[in-house]
Amino acid sequence: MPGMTIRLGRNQYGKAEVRVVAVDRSSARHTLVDLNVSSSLRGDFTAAHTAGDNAHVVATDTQKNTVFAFARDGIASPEAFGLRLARHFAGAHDWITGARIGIESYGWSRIPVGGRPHDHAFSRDGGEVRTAVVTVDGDGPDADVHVLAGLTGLVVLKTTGSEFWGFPRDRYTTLAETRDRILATAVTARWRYTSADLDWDTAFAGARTALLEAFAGTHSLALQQSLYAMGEAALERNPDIAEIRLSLPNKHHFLQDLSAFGLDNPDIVYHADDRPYGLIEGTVERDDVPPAPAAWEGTPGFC
Ligand SMILES: O=c1[nH]c(=O)c2[nH]c(=O)[nH]c2[nH]1
Repeated sequence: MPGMTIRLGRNQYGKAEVRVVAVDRSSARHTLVDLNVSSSLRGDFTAAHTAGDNAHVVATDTQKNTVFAFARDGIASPEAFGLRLARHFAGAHDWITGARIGIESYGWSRIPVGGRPHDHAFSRDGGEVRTAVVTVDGDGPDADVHVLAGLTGLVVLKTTGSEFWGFPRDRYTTLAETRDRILATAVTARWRYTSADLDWDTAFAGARTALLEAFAGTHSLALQQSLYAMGEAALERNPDIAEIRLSLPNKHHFLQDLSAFGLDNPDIVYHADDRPYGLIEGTVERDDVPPAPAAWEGTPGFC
């Protein structure tokens, strides 16, 4: 159309979903802040859009680095952390008129072990789902009845008490051995009862507590070892459980290298990576109970 001009309208840009975890290890009672931080800068970025001129573009990578660098000083609250970041970006250059920092903060509670909140083992608040799969084949007293109980989305984390070393190395191995790392997983578990007449809530609570206490209490040399300890604890605690199947994604937390910014990082600031992840799966079973394939038919299992 004659006289028409096309122009850039409202715009903003930034780094979305920076998963920063900050651990305070200044006492044996560790604390943990777990954030998902998204930054957006507003201002005059017209030349970048219309001419490919990046002179005004504070790289989103720089924004991400700033999040990790600021976390080095500790994170008192999402609001205070957001204000510090937003003020920093908004004042960084005269062409930046404002900054929006969106933060999701994930709550963690200490895992109670023997009724006492653990010093360095946590479970994430919310998101957990209890599951049950019941199968009845036939009718009347001769019916074949199976009850599977379970849970999914039980996210747990230890800030210490986890090592991983002694694995074979070949030309493709770059992973450093570690004697102290964060160990985190989202537990999916299903277990099979040998009885169809139980106090279900008590049985469920007992198995869940066993899983949590074993995760917290096991000094882990591998997530595989934690898996076995968790399954073993569930079976030991409840003789009505014949087998338990566990699927444990290894939710990796990588220590963030801050040296490029002149900062050390003595096990404080981590990047929580969502993928790829190790996936550790296994069954822990008793040898005095026959297998029951019918109980698992049609139920997405792990192995
Ligand atoms: O606990 C672990 N088990 C593994 O099999 C494994 N593999 C890996 O790279 N890291 C880890 N951690």
